[in-house]
Amino acid sequence: MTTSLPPGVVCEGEHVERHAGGATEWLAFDKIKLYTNAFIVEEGRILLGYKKRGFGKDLYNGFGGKVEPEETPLQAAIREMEEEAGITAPLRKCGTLFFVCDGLDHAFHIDLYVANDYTGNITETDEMRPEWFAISEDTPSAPHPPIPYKQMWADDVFWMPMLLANRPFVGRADFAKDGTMQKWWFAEV
Ligand SMILES: COc1nc(N)nc2c1ncn2[C@H]1C[C@H](O)[C@@H](COP(=O)(O)OP(=O)(O)OP(=O)(O)O)O1
Repeated sequence: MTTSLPPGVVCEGEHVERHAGGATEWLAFDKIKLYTNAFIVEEGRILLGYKKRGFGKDLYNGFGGKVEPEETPLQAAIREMEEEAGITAPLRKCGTLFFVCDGLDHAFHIDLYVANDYTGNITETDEMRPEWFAISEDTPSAPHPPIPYKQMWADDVFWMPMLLANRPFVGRADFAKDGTMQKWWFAEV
């Protein structure tokens, strides 16, 4: 089903809504900051990082952060992967997400990236502890545990299957001050 895009969501192609729910109104936002989030997917497994400090502490996520003024989002994604996991990866864009968190002074526009290989040694940093997870319980990639959705942002379970299926996606989620997701919308492009 093609529906109108939520405020803040940018999508140039046709889109097909996959998941939507929650409160009736989207939260208002003034300022938008650009971020990246990147994943390595290979041989039935995905590399996530356990965030040790800052925003999203104690959750697993991809590797990423703010896009600096002199950078393109792709340059920022490659830099953050090197800084947070110690590896260099041929990242390609796979999705775009928009988040509004009640009480924060900015909304997040996040470009998502994925790569199927990398060079370097995966290294724990002050910010992130990288860990491999099995993509599906049917995938013979023991000894990795399954993707820990209960220890991830609540939006991830909606778009991660599209990332893993190589299907481009867009979406938006709004979060209350206590961190609960209160409204969401995700589509395949
Ligand atoms: C609110 O919902 C979110 N869901 C998901 N899955 N990911 C999110 C959400 N909000 C933010 N993110 C991502 C975007 C970035 O990849 C990180 C946050 O980046 P961080 O605050 O660590 O940015 P840095 O530039 O590294 O910051 P410092 O240099 O200040 O450490 O989370």
